[in-house]
Amino acid sequence: MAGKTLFQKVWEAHVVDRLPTGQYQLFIGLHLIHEVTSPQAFAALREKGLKVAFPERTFATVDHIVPTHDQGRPFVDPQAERMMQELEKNVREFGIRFFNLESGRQGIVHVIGPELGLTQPGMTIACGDSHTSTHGAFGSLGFGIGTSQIRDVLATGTLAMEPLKVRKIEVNGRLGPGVTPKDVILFIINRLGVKGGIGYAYEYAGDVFENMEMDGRMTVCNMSIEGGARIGYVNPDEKTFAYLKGREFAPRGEAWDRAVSYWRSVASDPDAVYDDVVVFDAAEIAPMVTWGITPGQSVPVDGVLPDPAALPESEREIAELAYRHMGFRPGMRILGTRIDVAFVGSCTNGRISDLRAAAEVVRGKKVAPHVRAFVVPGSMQVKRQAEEEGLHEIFMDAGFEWRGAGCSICLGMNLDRLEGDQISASSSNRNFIGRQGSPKGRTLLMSPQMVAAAAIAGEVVDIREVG
Ligand SMILES: CC(C)[C@H](C(=O)O)[C@@H](O)C(=O)O
Ligand code: SF4
Repeated sequence: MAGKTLFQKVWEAHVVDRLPTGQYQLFIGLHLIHEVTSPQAFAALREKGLKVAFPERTFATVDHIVPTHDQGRPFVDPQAERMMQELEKNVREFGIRFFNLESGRQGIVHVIGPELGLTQPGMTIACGDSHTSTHGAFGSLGFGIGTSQIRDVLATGTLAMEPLKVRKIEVNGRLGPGVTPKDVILFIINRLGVKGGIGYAYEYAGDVFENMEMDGRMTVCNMSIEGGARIGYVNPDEKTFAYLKGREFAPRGEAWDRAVSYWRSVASDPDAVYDDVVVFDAAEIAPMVTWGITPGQSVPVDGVLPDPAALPESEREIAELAYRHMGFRPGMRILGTRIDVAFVGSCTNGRISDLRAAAEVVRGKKVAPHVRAFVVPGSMQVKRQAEEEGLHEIFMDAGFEWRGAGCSICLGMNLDRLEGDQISASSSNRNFIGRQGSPKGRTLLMSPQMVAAAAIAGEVVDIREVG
């Protein structure tokens, strides 16, 4: 009999039943909650007089609306204060553990799950947030779900789901200097398209992902959804186990040993059969920058913007729209594009290794006078760690603002926003029109190192040329 993929093994281990609709009822091992998508789901439970089926498997944090500057209560923004109060009421009433600002463990939901050791290999994880794919870095199935599904998971601990096909994406060889996990995923999305992954789980395999640290694997899995894939994962290995060992919610003692042998067993078999396999050479990948309004519209930093006529038919219209919005022209270089805002943070690149890499670029330099630059740690724990290492001083000496943990200017749901048609260099994952809080705002996605370098130069620069 042919081997199985991790996706098949974990899926099969969690199937409760086949539903009359043809869908499967899947048990969810971990349910993460944030303030934006949960209120209506809790309201539905309340209406029906239901309880949360597995409160011990359910954890909440606040991230999208939380101010990153003045976090005193009540919050300056009355809507943020209302949403916070709603979440506080719901977790209290339904008996859910809440990592609030007083806990010292608050942060972006996809940063705190792994860092607390809640995210573990072989699990099914659900969260009302599209970037739940991040958790796949640990060899789990992380499903982003909508509000009605949140209600279902709260009430039953299960979800009705269609199975996915599995595409193995192999990247072999070694990455060149200055090429980071962010560049790898931007490259993959550029090649396979923002819709290329629809109906698929992406399994990232090959030398590059084997050699990649956990933070980098999270960056890659995080953006699976930007490539249309519902989930993305990397098979668990020694790096995964080393990352989890000793974390607050990770198993201990004998339970740890049992867990590790189970975790090993869920990895894809060498003879697993895939619905599709794509192979790339690491040497092809350069530092990438997006120039448009989808994460797939990117070029190597030393490249030129594409001629829409030369693009596949299906990409032409959105390319035209992107040119109109961005005010760029085909044939133009992205290098040298003047920026107004620089943002290091988000669930894509707001982890400690991202902050270290950005600080390395910034050390001893100054932010260009016309640039507003911020560093927003992905969690309170990341922030504390960075402060212990003195990274905050490097950033502040250079003229960066050093903020509290949250989603911040990744999206415009809090007080951190672009203004007018400002251009940002951003380490986040989406460059949709209006994404960063201003309808005319323009976002260039890139690695945190490249954001740091752009903040200093005041324009897009090639990290490979930065001394
Ligand atoms: C607000 C939330 C539902 C949304 C998501 O699902 O991803 C946000 O996190 C985002 O990144 O756009
Ligand atoms: S950091 Fe950005 S992408 Fe991540 S959860 Fe928050 S808003 Fe969504």
